[in-house]
Amino acid sequence: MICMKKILITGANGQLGSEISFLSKEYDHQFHFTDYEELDITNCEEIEIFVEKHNIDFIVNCAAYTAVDRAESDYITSDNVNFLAVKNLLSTSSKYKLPLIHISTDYVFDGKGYKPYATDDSRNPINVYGLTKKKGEDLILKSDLDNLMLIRTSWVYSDIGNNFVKTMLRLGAEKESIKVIEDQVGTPTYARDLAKFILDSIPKINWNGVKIFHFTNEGVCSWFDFAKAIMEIKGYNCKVLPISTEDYPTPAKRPNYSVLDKRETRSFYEKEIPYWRDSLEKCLKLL
Ligand SMILES: NC(=O)C1=CN([C@@H]2O[C@H](COP(=O)(O)OP(=O)(O)OC[C@H]3O[C@@H](n4cnc5c(N)ncnc54)[C@H](OP(=O)(O)O)[C@@H]3O)[C@@H](O)[C@H]2O)C=CC1
Ligand SMILES: Cc1cn([C@H]2C[C@H](O)[C@@H](COP(=O)(O)OP(=O)(O)O[C@H]3O[C@@H](C)C(=O)[C@@H](O)[C@H]3O)O2)c(=O)[nH]c1=O
Repeated sequence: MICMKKILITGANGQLGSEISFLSKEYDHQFHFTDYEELDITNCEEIEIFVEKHNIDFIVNCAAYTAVDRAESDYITSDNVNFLAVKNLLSTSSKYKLPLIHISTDYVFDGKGYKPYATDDSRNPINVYGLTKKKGEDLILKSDLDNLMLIRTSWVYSDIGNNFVKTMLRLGAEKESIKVIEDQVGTPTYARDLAKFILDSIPKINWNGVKIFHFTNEGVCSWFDFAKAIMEIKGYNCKVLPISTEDYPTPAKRPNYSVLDKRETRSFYEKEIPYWRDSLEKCLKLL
């Protein structure tokens, strides 16, 4: 039986929110897409008013502060959106008994691991973005509410918004060569694949407490491999040169290894998760 829900999507103009919006026509729910302008999730009262007005019965939080380097000098905004706003959403979930899907990141791990991070591995963020996302996670993990789903993902891209793929396309069109880090390894995730996983998960959420899932595309690569694949698929002549982390200083540190273990997700999802390069080809057709 299909159970139509009234679903609030926050941060809906971002990469993930836009892909959920794109796919939403295939799903039999009533969606309310909101972003900062319409619903600022750092304001608890605004959330409650919205939920009451639209009789919301499910929340998917796609809003976040995702500017990793900028966060190093803007702790307050990062903390407000990635931590305090999660407190507001949980308080609203608690008051109106609403299931909540919240998204987190591979950057909660320190990257010193050597095998894919399990959902319950210890977290030790090495940058402000990761720290504030961990604080948001902690609220979810310590909550006594039911029907909470925490999804960690990594290296998200889509044809909209700011992301590594679009940066590479811009540089690839401008430059003869670029240098890209090869000693940071993880897995890219096409936002559309993640959006589908989220939409398919909604009817399955009926559990006590919180469950954590890792969702990325399949496979493993370095940023260098990722950049090389982008240039190859687009047929750009720009040469991609491998460099090490120390040769590309950035305000925020990034984990060296952030592959996420998806065993629980594979058995929960029961659908094949696309291989990263196959999804990259699909996305690049739109760019
Ligand atoms: N992008 C990535 O590589 C990864 C993302 N994630 C996580 O996945 C989730 C989705 O990320 P993604 O779609 O890429 O993020 P985006 O940055 O593309 O989108 C986030 C959206 O949230 C909005 N937003 C910011 N502050 C508020 C606020 N106070 N109230 C309401 N909306 C707000 C942003 O608006 P504005 O742009 O105006 O600030 C933006 O539209 C996030 O939780 C992120 O941490 C996890 C791993 C990797
Ligand atoms: C532009 C560029 C980047 N790089 C490196 C820097 C960095 O280590 C890596 C990726 O750079 P970006 O700044 O695009 O990616 P970054 O903002 O670190 O991406 C992260 O975003 C947040 C939101 C997440 O949650 C993470 O999962 C991850 O996707 O590539 C190069 O080596 N050469 C280049 O020319």
